[in-house]
Amino acid sequence: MAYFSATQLQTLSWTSSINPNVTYRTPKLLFYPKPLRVSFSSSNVETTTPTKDSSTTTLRELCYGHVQEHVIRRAEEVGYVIPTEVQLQALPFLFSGRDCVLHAQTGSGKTLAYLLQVLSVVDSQRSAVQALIVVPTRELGMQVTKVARMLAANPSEHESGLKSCTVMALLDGGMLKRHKSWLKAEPPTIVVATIGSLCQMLEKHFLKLDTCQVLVVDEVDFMFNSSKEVSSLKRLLTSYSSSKNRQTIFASASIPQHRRFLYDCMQQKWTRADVVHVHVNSVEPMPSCLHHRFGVCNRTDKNPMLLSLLQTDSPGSAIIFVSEQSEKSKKAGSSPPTTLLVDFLKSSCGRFSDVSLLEEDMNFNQRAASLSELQGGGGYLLVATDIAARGVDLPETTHIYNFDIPKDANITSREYFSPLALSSSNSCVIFQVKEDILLNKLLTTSNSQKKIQSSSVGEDAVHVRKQRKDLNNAAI
Ligand SMILES: Nc1ncnc2c1ncn2[C@@H]1O[C@H](COP(=O)(O)OP(=O)(O)OP(=O)(O)O)[C@@H](O)[C@H]1O
Repeated sequence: MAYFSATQLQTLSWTSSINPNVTYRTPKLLFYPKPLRVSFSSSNVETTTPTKDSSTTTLRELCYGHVQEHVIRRAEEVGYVIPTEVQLQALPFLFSGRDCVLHAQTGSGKTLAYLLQVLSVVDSQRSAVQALIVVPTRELGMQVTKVARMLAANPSEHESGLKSCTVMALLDGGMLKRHKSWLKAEPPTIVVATIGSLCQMLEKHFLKLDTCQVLVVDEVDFMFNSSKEVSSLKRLLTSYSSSKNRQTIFASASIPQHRRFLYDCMQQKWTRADVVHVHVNSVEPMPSCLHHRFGVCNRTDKNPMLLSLLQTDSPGSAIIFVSEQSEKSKKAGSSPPTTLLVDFLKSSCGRFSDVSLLEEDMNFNQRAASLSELQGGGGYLLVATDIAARGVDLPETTHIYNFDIPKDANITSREYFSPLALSSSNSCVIFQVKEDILLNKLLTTSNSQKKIQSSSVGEDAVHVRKQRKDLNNAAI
């Protein structure tokens, strides 16, 4: 078995200082016509000048005249008094009925922003699905449902005789039979759904979207980048309902090539043409320094390389991102890459015998068990697929190992050079297999805009080192 020394592994490494006040944009690779009236960032928001200093605007003032009093009161009771930056910027557009792309960091309050708009639009006395919120994972769906139910609950329901609005969680891994009866008997006001379960219901006509006024797609960048979800999502946006008849809200922490995305939104009619891009800078405490490394090796050497890195780094808490199992590999009856890696780590070294696993095919109880282990205060080594880790906050994470790079050509610097949702992480390693040519794409999309020729990837690391000076200057 080949082992690598730390210096051999760090063929290309640099450190980026992160300034929380700076928006890190992906560079333009192609020219896309600028969409009309889009792209607001917190530094150059146009026209929404509040009548008083925005720092003293309360959520109540923002919501006044749009959101029912009991919802505002409930929000205040749980501590939502002052709007976050994204809420402050987005709510006036949302309340005006405009389609919006909410582009702000994880934890910035996007969920509350779109839920307030949903609750301002729906009529709880009508027995019809009026809002649909699509999420990539069951966990995120459960979190959103919980907040929606909490805000929607009307304590004076009995006295007033008015119904509270109902929220159905239509999530993968649930018992769809129960949902079918519910939908038939009395449709809920709001549905929070994962795309798989949702499409099943739509195809079998248990659910119809002709009364749906608001469609929210959370973690939209991920949904569009997931080969499994993308075709269903496109069908949902254009066939099952029409952007003309609904308000469409997309939310995401990162939208690589957002100008291209906005262009597609209009061209493909996923949104109306006057869609607003609300882009708010990072607000979460970020590590002052993030150390990036590339490890370039042959495909067969990846496992030993990872092991060697883990031994050298001795990470406090680490996540190793591995690709999902391909359909071809599933059909061949092979084990998923996640399981193979966990088995390798467990058998290779006593220190890493306690490895946790998070992948989308796990059932609900397995995932819940895995997560409760992790959320008990750090000291974990987690092997996860990207989709399974979505919506899960693990702030103790100190190291991220991008063991597999997705084959998707749309990968960008944002996803792989930044600490994702892991605000306290301080090291990020990207594995590059010599046979692949993705290193070139990754580096081209970094702010250095210095191309490394794809031929250099397969060559000696010395060739890569020649480019290092340029990369050291790259602002990530
Ligand atoms: N106005 C507010 N005042 C106080 N707390 C808030 C406010 N808005 C949201 N929060 C809280 O901040 C946390 C993060 O909010 P939320 O989950 O909405 O962020 P997000 O941007 O949707 O994140 P993600 O990208 O992970 O979905 C939650 O605990 C939420 O309760």
